[in-house]
Amino acid sequence: MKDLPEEWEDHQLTVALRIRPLNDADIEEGATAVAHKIDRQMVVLMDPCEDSENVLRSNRSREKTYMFDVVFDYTATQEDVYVATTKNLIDGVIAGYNATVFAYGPTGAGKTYTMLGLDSEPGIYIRTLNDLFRAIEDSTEDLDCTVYMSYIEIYNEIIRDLLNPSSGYLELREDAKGEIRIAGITEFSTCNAKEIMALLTKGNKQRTQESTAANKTSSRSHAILQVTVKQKSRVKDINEEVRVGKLFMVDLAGTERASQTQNRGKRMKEGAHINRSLLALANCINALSEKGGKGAQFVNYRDSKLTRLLKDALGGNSRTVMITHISPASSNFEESRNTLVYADKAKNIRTKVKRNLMNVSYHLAQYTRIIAELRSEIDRLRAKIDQQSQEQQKGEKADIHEIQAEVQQYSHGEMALLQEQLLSAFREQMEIRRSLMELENCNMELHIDTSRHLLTISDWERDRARARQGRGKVTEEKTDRDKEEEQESGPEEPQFVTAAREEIGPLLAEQRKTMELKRELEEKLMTMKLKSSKIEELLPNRISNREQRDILTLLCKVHELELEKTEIQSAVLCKEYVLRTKDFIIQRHEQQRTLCDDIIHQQKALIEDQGLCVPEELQELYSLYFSELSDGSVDQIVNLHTFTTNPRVDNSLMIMASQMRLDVISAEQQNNRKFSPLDKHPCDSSSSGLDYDSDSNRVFKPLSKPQPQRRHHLSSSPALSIKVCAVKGSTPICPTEAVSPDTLREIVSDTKSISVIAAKRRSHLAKVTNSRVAGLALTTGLKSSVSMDSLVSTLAEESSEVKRNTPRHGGRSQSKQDLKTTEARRELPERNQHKKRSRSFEASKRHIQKPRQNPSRYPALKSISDNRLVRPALNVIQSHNSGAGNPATPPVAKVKNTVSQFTGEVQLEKLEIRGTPPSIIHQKHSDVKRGQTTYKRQQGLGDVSYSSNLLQQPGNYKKSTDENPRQKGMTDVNRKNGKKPKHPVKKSFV
Ligand SMILES: Nc1ncnc2c1ncn2[C@@H]1O[C@H](COP(=O)(O)OP(=O)(O)OP(=O)(O)O)[C@@H](O)[C@H]1O
Repeated sequence: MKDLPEEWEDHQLTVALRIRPLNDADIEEGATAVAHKIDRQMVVLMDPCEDSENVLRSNRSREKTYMFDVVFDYTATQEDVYVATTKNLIDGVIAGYNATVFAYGPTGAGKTYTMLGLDSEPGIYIRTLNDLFRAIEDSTEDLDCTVYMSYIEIYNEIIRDLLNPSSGYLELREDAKGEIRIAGITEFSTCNAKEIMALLTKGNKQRTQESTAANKTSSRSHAILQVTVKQKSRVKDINEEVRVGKLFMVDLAGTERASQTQNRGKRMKEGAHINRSLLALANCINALSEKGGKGAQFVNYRDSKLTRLLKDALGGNSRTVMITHISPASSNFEESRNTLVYADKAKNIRTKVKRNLMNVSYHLAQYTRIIAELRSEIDRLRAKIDQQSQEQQKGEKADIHEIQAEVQQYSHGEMALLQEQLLSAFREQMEIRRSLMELENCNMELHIDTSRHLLTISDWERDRARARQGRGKVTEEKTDRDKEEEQESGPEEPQFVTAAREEIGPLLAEQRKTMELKRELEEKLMTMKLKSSKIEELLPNRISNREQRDILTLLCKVHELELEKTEIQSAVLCKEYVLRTKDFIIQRHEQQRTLCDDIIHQQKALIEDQGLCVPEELQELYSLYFSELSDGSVDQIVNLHTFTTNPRVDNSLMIMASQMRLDVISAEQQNNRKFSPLDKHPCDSSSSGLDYDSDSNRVFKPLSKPQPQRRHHLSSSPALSIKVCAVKGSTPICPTEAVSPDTLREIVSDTKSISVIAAKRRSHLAKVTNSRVAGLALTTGLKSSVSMDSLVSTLAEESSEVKRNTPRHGGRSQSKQDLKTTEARRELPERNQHKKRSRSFEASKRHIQKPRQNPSRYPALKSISDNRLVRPALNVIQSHNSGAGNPATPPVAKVKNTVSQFTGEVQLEKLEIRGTPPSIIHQKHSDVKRGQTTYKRQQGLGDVSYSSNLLQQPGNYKKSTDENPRQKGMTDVNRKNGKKPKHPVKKSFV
């Protein structure tokens, strides 16, 4: 792909200030100048009420200095202003960037003067257009360039086309790409500066201007001049580059006070509209200037047509310059001050700019079709040549006069004409084929956009339904009517959902239009084919001389060349997809890694915040993790990441991806096998989604079993997501034959290399993890081990668990990721919930304690190893494993069953030891506040069961249950031994 999209560039809004000279009216009023330029960037606004002799008011002065990118005073010429603000935007527009220049300020401050100017002193509009055409002319690039111009005004919230006033009121629409467009606007295309000037003058005459007390020629509307520069490479090629740069030049109406303008009636109404839209603009500036900062707020562009139109200029893809205007007069102090405050805020606005390069990537399937058509055409022509040669040989005996007569029917000139007609018909056919491909592409994009919006809506509706269900449970006690009312009201629909709903209609309409066009083109292609076959028929039936045979051979050659070209283009496209696919995979890896990093950092912060003691092994893992981060070894993956194309989901891409997924999955499986201890330790199968069959003593993977924990799996996600996308994608458009074996091999090798990098890292971590877990297993007497995957999923699990149980500080809302995790948890079937809980249990064995209660309330309960409630249980297991157990105690089965009651200050824990008689039941009473624990010994029967889940929220008490299918009938130790226990062990997790 040539010269393809650079990353988005960060751009800060350029704010300039222009102070107009004092005018006659100001002087007549007796006003003095209070705004003074101090240097190139600084201005001071003095307080006109300030009395230098009044010492008491000296501290109350409203005098203030402001800094801007550039400041102009009455000495500045139009040329100075233009050069310092707008001139350097022109090259960007030609290169395909968007730019906006807008004049802002109170009425009569000089906005129209700056933008439009006078005949003797032309303003920014004319200077810009002149320079733009000059730059296009001077350009050495081999590009076809067209300049379009449109000029509108927003008057009383109504959009009028100044170049075509008879078109009535125009409406705003958001297109498939989220750009705001004016439906029905007239765009004049021209390549001549003079013509554009004439248009501009014509438009200006149409603009609403009235005389007010503040300004004799007050503009009562916002005027927007849009100049679009569209450039296309002259050389036709698969990656035909189309650059579109847009330049908006906006002359806003001025803010005004009724008292200042002395407006009544119609003028007052205009003033109200002007002020309302300018207020909306000021609100957007406010919100945008806070964006990213502490007080980040929602930016509401929808409040006025002006802000909707300036959406990109303010917060989107545009290099924007705001030229603020003020009057220096003391009588305008308040307006000047307000304007300076807003301009000062606008300095903080940042936009992200990107070149608008549309790379026309054609569909592989379309190429394949064209290639197939050309091949069959070549075959037909060759067959015809052969057939006619044979006929010629046979017919040598035929009447020579007859042949000569036939040939003579066609003069030399006629033959040339036929040849030309055939070639042009062929060229036209090829053009139509390419247009069809473009339409197909366009249709696909529209389809994707529609699906995206539908998904947004359905996601939101699902969330809303879930929220209603949740509320329904909470309000069970409420009356039916209350419930109905609540359900009807529901949460308010967010703006992006409303926008998505609004966009679907136009998108579908556009799809219909594209389909219609496609049908027309297909008909045209058929007609063209018929035409060329008729021309061919005109050729003499028998090839009797060299010239005639040459026509067919030439035609054949043209087809062959076209075929070759199409094949090359198709191969280039294939490569492009390969690159995109690689980027896609790398991006997914990176996303997954970021998620893991997030989890680890949050866990670490939490451990530090809560003052939890971290086991040495975990500390080692942390050290390893942080050292990897600092030496950048993991970042090899990131460094590979150069996502050069728009990461839009493309069906063909998905199909390619689906071809790779098997490889990724198999690579992963191999990697997993390298370090996963599952084969050796079936008791840990839960962490990998595997099951253990006690009868056959084998680990198996149930096909239909959901594996939600794989969401956090470092390298499984790409494959998983690709698989999902491939399944979701519509009918494959790109046939697999279009991908050459070489290309596939390349994809495979690169995918492998990515997998290998990830696997290396994981196996390294896994080694440490396994040794750590083995160490822990020794300590706890449980010979189990876990893979990195289970650790990561446990960490993720615990992170979200902790988030749920830890009160949030500062009232910050739950992050999107948290919400997703919580949602995912809600969706899990009960069976998986049990698994998760059991993983929490595993985590507790590894001393990773999660605070399930307010830590400040129970400061003594720091970590599970310090926990007075767990210690005895662990001691019993340890002493049993070391052979020093109580002979009366039966073989220890597992830390299991808990019936815990945790109400307020007293935590009641029942440690039940069951086995061959006599066995003991320890009834433990813990008074956490006083730090006292008492045990009551009881005689009883049964297996041993201990609790790991001791720290519970007050009120979370739940009775033991037999429901957990994973635990049903099998303890971990029994599972390890491959035996079923005689007495099913009850387990309760809350
Ligand atoms: N820099 C300047 N030098 C000379 N004259 C100026 C300058 N700026 C403004 N003026 C004059 O001041 C008057 C008001 O200016 P202008 O109409 O441009 O104000 P405006 O901000 O567009 O007002 P409104 O918002 O009401 O349309 C005009 O007569 C204009 O020629």
